[in-house]
Amino acid sequence: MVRIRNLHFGYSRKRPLFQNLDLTLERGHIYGLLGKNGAGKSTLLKNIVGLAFPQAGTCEVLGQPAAKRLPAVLADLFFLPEEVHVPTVTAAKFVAHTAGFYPKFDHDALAHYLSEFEVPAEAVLTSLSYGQQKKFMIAFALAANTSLLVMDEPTNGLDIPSKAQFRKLLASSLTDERCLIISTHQVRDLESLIDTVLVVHDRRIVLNADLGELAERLTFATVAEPDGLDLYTEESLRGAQVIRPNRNGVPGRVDLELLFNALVGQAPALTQYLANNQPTHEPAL
Ligand SMILES: Nc1ncnc2c1ncn2[C@@H]1O[C@H](COP(=O)(O)OP(=O)(O)OP(=O)(O)O)[C@@H](O)[C@H]1O
Repeated sequence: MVRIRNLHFGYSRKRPLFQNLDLTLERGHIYGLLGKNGAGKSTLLKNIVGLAFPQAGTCEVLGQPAAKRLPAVLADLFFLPEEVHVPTVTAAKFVAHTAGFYPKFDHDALAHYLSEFEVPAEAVLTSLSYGQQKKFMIAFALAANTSLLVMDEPTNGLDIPSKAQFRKLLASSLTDERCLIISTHQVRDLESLIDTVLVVHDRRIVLNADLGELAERLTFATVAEPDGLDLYTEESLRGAQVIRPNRNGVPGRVDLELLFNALVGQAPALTQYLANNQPTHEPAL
């Protein structure tokens, strides 16, 4: 679905944002893209959807260079940016004018998503609150039914019940044919939703791993005393939060926040452990 090889990109030549970045994304998955502020999450998504062009290397989507923005590819991908801008027309008019660009657009699904999100379908879009506008665009994006759906910070601006609705609708819209990529800072919004976690850091992808496999290989715990064999330790008010090898193989909950802190901080033992025990999707570490 997405195949990036040796990507080099920077807004200025002096400060490269990505160097030798490799990434492969497959159908049938919901990917969560994490990274610190300024790490390049939005820029990576823009390269994928053909809004930013590689300076070297390749970025292919649906078998074509994303930068070519071929009509057949654009009809099968949808990009929802972090800031949505809607025109001063009713939802019905917006759909009448734009749904035609997406051959697999599902009007019944749109009606269902709008009703679940409690967005009034007859309203002029600019008269809606920002959260309602965002929910309208999320509903439209899901209903477009494209093979690739890329969402940049989709839960920003959503209230707490809407975030739960968002997770439910997104999970129900995943099929074996679709690939969903979501970037976020709100790690907890993603925890129960994504199946694969991507971390961009230091100009490359430092993790591309199946959450189920991580749960089988790692244990996340809060303990009174860390032991010397822990892969990562972080002091907290409740005690030491640790990441350990999962010694009994029984999968537990993956603490994405702790894992993220470890990967963007100094956790050579964890990095080494993940690199040596290969079954993650890519040899990214
Ligand atoms: N159009 C642009 N022109 C020049 N620099 C840019 C442009 N867009 C982004 N940048 C810079 O590129 C870097 C990465 O930005 P990007 O928005 O991709 O990061 P991000 O990981 O999505 O950040 P955040 O978590 O804060 O949203 C930042 O240093 C940013 O200032």
